[in-house]
Amino acid sequence: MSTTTDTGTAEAATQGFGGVQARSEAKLNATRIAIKGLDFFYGDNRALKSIDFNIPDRQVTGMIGPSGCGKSTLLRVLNRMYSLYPNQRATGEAMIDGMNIVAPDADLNALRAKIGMVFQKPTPFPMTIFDNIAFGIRLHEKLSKAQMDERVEWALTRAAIWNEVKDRLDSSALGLSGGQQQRLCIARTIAVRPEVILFDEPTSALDPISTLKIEELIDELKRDFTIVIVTHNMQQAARCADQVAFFYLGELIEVAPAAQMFTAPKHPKTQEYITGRFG
Ligand SMILES: Nc1ncnc2c1ncn2[C@@H]1O[C@H](COP(=O)(O)OP(=O)(O)OP(=O)(O)O)[C@@H](O)[C@H]1O
Repeated sequence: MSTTTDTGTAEAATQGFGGVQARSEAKLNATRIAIKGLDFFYGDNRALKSIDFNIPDRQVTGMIGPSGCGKSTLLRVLNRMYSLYPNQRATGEAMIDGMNIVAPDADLNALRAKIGMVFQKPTPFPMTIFDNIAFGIRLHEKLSKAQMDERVEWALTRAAIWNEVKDRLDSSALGLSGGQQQRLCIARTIAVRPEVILFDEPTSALDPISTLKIEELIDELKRDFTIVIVTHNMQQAARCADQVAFFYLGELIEVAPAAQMFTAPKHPKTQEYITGRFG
């Protein structure tokens, strides 16, 4: 069902602007989430201003920009986390499967099953490895024991951690290393089979080897899931993303296929940010 909107050669690396190596994949798939005229308010503070862009299906969209520009806020909008806070509100559109995510009557249970989130700090529940994965599944589905065993194994395998934990499923998840905990959290997220996974700086608390594993995993997961990742690391955005969106002071300054963003950014602010001249 994927269609392409642009042309380009696949998967080769390009020496880009400011020395950043970007993948030269320039083909963007059909739109999965269409964001239009989206504003977000913390009380009177307008943290997102008239955001318009499309998130392509089963590709990685990287969101970059200096601290406070609104990247995490946009993730919180996309899974309606802000609904827990009375003073926070969004207006405009973020359409997925004909549903406006920010509409007051959006079905939040359906939405959260559709859109999963992985946080900066790994946050395993204080329970066994098995139950960490089974917990969310039990909220959404009634599975037999055999089906549950199969689903847990599937999720842990997809998150590239099955081999490391298959002999200790009944041990506490808190005994895992930080990198393993993050992959467990990814397994927990994909276990309920969402369509979209939001990653908020998923490797900033991890060592370089664990970081690489997560990046490889993201590359693998995009075959089946639409991915949005917030990162402060330009190299990571270049390595992982097919499309990159640059935010500044609550505005979307530029959005483009990664190769274009890192080789020929159009806006001077994007150029300054990518070359490390601010932020
Ligand atoms: N709970 C809150 N209440 C009020 N204002 C907030 C709140 N959270 C964030 N903001 C403001 O919203 C704006 C966007 O913040 P956000 O956390 O989305 O930025 P960010 O780009 O993710 O930053 P960072 O890279 O530092 O995580 C900032 O001006 C911030 O001060």
